[in-house]
Amino acid sequence: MEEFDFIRSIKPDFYRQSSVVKGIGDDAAIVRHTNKDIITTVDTMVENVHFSSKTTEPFHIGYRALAANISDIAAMGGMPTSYVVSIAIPDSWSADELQEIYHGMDDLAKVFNMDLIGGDTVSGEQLVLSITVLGTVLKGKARYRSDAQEHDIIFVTGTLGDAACGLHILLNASQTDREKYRYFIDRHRMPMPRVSFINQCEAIKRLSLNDISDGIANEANEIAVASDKTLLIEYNKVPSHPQLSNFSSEQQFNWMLSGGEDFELIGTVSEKDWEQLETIAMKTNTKISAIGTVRNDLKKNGTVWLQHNHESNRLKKSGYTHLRR
Ligand SMILES: Nc1ncnc2c1ncn2[C@@H]1O[C@H](COP(=O)(O)OP(=O)(O)OP(=O)(O)O)[C@@H](O)[C@H]1O
Ligand SMILES: Cc1ncc(C[n+]2csc(CCOP(=O)(O)O)c2C)c(N)n1
Ligand SMILES: [Mg+2]
Ligand SMILES: [Mg+2]
Ligand SMILES: [Mg+2]
Repeated sequence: MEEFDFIRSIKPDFYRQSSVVKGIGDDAAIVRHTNKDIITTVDTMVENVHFSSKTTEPFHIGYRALAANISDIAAMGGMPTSYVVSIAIPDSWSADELQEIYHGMDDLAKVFNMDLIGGDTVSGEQLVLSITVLGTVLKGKARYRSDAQEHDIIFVTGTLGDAACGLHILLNASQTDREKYRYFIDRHRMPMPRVSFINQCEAIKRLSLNDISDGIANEANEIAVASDKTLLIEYNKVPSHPQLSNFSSEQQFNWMLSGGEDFELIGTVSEKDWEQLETIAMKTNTKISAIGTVRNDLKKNGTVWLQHNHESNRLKKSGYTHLRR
C-alpha cells in the first residue's frame, strides 16, 4: 500500500466535533473555537525508546502515544478535542499493523469524542509516531506548573510506579507472572489520562499541575522550579498498588518516584480547597492522595525534599531523560 492509499484508509468518515471546519484532505486542518483558549501539545514515541515489539502490540503503540498527549492537555486543565499524527514507517510494517496503530488511537479518541484531523506520512528506519493534540480550556483558566503557593497541599492521582512495573514484567517475566501482574501490564499499555477529574475542578480557583510522564522526582521539581517554592514530599504517603509490595523495596522506590509513564497528575492545592478536591475526586471515581506540602524557604526554593526513614533528603530530577550523554 502506498502513501495515498494509506491516508485514504485512515481518513475518518465523519467528525465527532463541530469545531472541525476542515479535517483530512487539504494542506492543513482548520478548527474553530469561540470564547476558549486553545491548548496544543506534541509528544513523540520512537521504536526501541518508548516501545518495542517485546513490550507493545501495534494497537497499544497508538493508544499509549495518544494517551501521553491527552495527559498533557489534562495537565493544563483542558479538554482534548482533536489530533494530528506524523508517522515514519519502516518497510517491515504491514498494512494491518498500521491499521492497528490507528485503531489504538481511535479507541481512546472515542472516549473523549476527539477527531483525527490531519497528519503526515513518511518512510523511515524506525517507527516514529508523533502526535499533536489540540484542546480547549475556558479563557484564562489553564492550570500552570508555576501556580504553587506556600502551605499548599501536594497531591497525586492514582497509584505510582504501575507503568514502570508493567514494563519490567513485559521485559523480564514469565508467562505466569504476566498473568499474575496483568494490572501493571495494562497500566503500561493503556494509561487513562485524568481528563474527567480535572475538568470537574472548575470551581477550584487555583491549582498548580503537571502530568507524570517521567516520574514525580522529575515533575515535582518542575513545579518547584516554575513556582520558585520548596516541595516537601513524604515517601510513605506516595500511593502505590498493593501488588507492588511483591517487589523489592528498591524497585518500588525507583518505580514510584522515577518510573514514569503513569500519566497521572501531580499538583498542589490550597489547604482550604483540599476537601473540595477530595469530593470531586470521589465523584469522578479518582483516587487522590496528599503526599506533602509546599514551603517558601528562600534558601531551598526550586528544590524538592523527600522525607523517608526519618531523614529528609533532596529529591533530585531522576526520571527518564533523553539526550543524556
Ligand atoms: N524540540 C522542541 N522545540 C520546541 N519546544 C520544545 C521542544 N521540546 C520540548 N519543548 C517544550 O518544552 C516544554 C517542556 O516539554 P516536555 O516535553 O519536557 O514536557 P512534557 O511533554 O510534559 O514531558 P514529556 O515529554 O516527558 O511527556 C514544553 O513547553 C515543550 O513544548
Ligand atoms: C521499550 C521501552 N523501553 C523503555 C521504556 C521506558 N521509557 C521510555 S521513555 C520514558 C519516559 C517518558 O518519555 P518522554 O520524556 O519522551 O515522554 C520511559 C520511562 C519504554 N516505555 N519502553
Ligand atoms: Mg513532551
Ligand atoms: Mg507533561
Ligand atoms: Mg508529555
